[in-house]
Amino acid sequence: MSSLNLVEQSKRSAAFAAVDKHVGPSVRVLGIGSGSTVVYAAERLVELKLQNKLNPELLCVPTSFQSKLLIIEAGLRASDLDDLPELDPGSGSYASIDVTIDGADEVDAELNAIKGGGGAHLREKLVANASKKLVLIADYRKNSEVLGEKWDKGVPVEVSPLAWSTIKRQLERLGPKSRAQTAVLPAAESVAAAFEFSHPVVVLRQAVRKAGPVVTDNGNFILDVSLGKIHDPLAVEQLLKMVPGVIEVGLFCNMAAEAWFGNEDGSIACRVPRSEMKKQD
Ligand SMILES: O=C[C@H](O)[C@H](O)[C@H](O)COP(=O)(O)O
Repeated sequence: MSSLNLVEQSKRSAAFAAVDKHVGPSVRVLGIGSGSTVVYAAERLVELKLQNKLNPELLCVPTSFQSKLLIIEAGLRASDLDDLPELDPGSGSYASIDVTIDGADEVDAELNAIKGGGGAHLREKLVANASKKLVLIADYRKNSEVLGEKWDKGVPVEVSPLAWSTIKRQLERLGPKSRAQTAVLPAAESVAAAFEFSHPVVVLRQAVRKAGPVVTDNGNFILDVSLGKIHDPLAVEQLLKMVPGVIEVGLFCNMAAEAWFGNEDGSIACRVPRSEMKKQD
């Protein structure tokens, strides 16, 4: 088997296992992530639909143009996020989605994730935030202890095209002495501890079969921000978000409940945040 097949097989196994565990007849509203791994989740949903194992009223919420097409091609019903009511009025939860299944570019021990390799992280985060549960699916290359250990393309940051080069310069200067960091991480030591590099390296993402930058589904640009290893993802997320013109950061902190990985040997691993595991011990 070629290594490409192995990777694809591991994505497929993770996606199938996660869908089987989380998408039963009781699921009324399902968030569908974006990317190549989610394609296998859609494949499994089609099989379950044919076997009458899905809720006949199931609504699917897309996270991108690609994800909406997947839903339509699977013969499922798509709904816009803001058209959905609260799932459980009076419960104290504002969620409108039972569960969302989504891919990831890298996942750490606490299930903090880097997302947005396909530029979809703004809508993905909105959908994840409206979900009772976020379940990640990925191949073994994404399974890390610390973010930045394996994914070396940087944290995707969606920004306003109106000021992208100013935002880029400001992001490049984030570090122990920057103004933006002082409110979030008051001590110079904190920023030094949050990520490995002394200053971020920032690149405007370029399109492949079009001249010029990638333009997101929302009409914005993407800056890929390399920080080395990210030791404090929440602090980095907050730090990046404070820069005016930053629309969303592809760091998903404390959002995922489970992550499913297809391993190289064909097995499947399901992880929960390490701190949750400790509580159960
Ligand atoms: O913007 C894209 C999304 O965040 C994807 O879920 C992420 O990049 C993982 O994609 P893939 O499943 O293709 O590795």
